[in-house]
Amino acid sequence: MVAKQIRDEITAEVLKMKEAIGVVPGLAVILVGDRKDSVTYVRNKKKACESVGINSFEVRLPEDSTEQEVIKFISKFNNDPSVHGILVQLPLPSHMDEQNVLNAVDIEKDVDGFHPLNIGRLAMRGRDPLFVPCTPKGCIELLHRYAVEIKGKRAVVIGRSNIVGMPAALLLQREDATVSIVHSRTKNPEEIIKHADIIISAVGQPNMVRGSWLKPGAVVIDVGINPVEDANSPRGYKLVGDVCYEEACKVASAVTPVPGGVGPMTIAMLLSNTLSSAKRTHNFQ
Ligand SMILES: Nc1nc2c(c(=O)[nH]1)N[C@@H](CN(C=O)c1ccc(C(=O)N[C@@H](CCC(=O)O)C(=O)O)cc1)CN2
Ligand SMILES: [Mg+2]
Repeated sequence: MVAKQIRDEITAEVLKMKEAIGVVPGLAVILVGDRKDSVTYVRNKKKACESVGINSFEVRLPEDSTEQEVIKFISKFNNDPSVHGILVQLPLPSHMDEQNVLNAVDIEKDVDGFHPLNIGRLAMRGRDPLFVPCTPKGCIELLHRYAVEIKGKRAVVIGRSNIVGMPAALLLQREDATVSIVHSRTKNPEEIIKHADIIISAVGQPNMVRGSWLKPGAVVIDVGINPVEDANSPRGYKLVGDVCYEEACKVASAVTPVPGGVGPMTIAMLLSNTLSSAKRTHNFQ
């Protein structure tokens, strides 16, 4: 599995850095509230850090915290030399302005790549961001690792969120694909999707993309993580993607599974961004 391969590569590089200059990369994670999914993802991130030798620091704050209370911890980590990456687990409680909080993260520690300057640089030709958001970065890495040609291909991104759809479309364009973004206001999205060589779906609608919508041989990356009721599962629900996996597998040349596809890549890219930050901070190659 690609995510495991990447984690193994990171483990070796973390050890090399520690032995060469005595520095261990550090990731600080701030979790506000107790959404079950966010608690799971933060736990996965902590476990992943431990598995590759990256130090992790976690702050859990109550749901009714103020923006200023969160920003106080961000500032603390901004100034902590043992912390090379900072993330605030999203979504934040609805009383907070997410972007206001995210803007407080030092751009050089913004390992989620959500800072406006990182997104702005991603959008600008001739500029490179310090960090690319983890899920879109993981989607492109999967295409690279499986030698999927992007240049000159027609790509469709389903969804236009700040953390997945929009940066994914920018990344595909930077790799010379011709990109369309379909979203909730797009009429007859299947009329656009049927021409796509590459599809990245991040819309949060379980089993929305049907096999009949797909161009034979298309490559489909399913970012959706949608819980649906399932009496046979111990948790009482199972996770499905945005794409009808069984139908898509009959038409597409490749389809990422949910779970076990993009999710682990998101975590692997977070580890990669944290390692890169530590290397940049300490001028270590
Ligand atoms: N600060 C951030 N918040 C959020 C991000 C993000 O990149 N930065 N992305 C998503 C959630 N996410 C990371 O936080 C994430 C989602 C899913 C997984 C994952 O490993 N999924 C597994 C299944 C996990 C399960 O059993 O429930 C899989 O798909 O195989 C990792 C990270 C929103 N918030
Ligand atoms: Mg600085």
